[in-house]
Amino acid sequence: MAGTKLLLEGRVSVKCFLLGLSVVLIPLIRTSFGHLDWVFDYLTETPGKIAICMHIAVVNGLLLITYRAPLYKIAVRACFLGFTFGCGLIISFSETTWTYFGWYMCSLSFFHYSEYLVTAVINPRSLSLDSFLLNHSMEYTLAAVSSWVEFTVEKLTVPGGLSSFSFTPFKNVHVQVNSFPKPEHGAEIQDFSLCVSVSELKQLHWLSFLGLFMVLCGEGLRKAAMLTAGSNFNHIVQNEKARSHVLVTDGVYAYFRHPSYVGWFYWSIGTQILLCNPVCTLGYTIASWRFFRERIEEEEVSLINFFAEDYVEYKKKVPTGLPFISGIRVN
Ligand SMILES: C[S@@+](CC[C@H](N)C(=O)[O-])C[C@H]1O[C@@H](n2cnc3c(N)ncnc32)[C@H](O)[C@@H]1O
Repeated sequence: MAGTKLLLEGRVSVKCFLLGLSVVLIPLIRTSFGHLDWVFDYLTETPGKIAICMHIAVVNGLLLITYRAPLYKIAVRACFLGFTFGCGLIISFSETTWTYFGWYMCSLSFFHYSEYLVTAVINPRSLSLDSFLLNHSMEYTLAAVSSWVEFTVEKLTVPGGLSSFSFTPFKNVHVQVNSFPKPEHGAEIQDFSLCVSVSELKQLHWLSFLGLFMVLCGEGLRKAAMLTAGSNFNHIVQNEKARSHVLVTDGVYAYFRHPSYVGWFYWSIGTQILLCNPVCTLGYTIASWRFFRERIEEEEVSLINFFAEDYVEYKKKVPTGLPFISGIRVN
């Protein structure tokens, strides 16, 4: 039964994710006809918008014809995530200052889709629409929307951010300032010797690369944890022990007691660093740290009930993996 679920629902989700992802073919086809370059304009200009709308209509029509509920509900979500991933790719490879938002769209859609797919592989019995984690919680949705708002507002209203600063003891220094609005040529900085280089707040490349690195490592660690724990992994923390539930202490669980939470923690902060969102970076760090501290304590109460001395011994040897979180106290 569980194997059938993987075969059917997992396969439907893969097909539909790829169907949504096929949006990347439109600019490729147009480019090969010499009409349009692989550029962001593609999404903003009228022919591009029409092509996207037609793609959405055709793909949705196909899904409606092919699937009935409950498979349709899986299909439409997987397709939406594939479509978002595809649009993220188009933006990422375009000549635009929205490149990092494209990276973010790819990170977010890949995370949610792969949660479903990996659950289908490791624990098909627990597979449901919730495995996409799209409706995780009100707070989660609010956090995502806040980051889009912060990115857009700062992008449109705060074009300048301090990127480097140096001090020199000479007077009447002419400096090259890379700022907004850009000065003509070598702006003169009055009578004192302050040399400032300013660049766009949302174009701090090294910071976005750092964010992307965190996203990739966090995603990798989380999926490694899910694959290691196998059927013992469940998106819903279990309060009753299943007969098949065993304590996992190998692989990434030999380094961290809660590797999937460690991965998710750094992934979520990484998404905000990638977007150069200062407010959300701080907000996400505090909110997710508090969330995981509580969650780990609750989970460890159940794990001690399930595995008694074995878990207590494991807990003594292996840290949680999250900074300043030690888990439930055991006397
Ligand atoms: C969302 S998973 C998170 C697992 C783990 N906290 C992590 O971060 O990788 C939650 C489920 O995993 C189970 N679980 C957590 N640690 C486990 C371990 N070391 N061995 C087996 N099951 C574990 C819990 O009982 C719970 O039902």
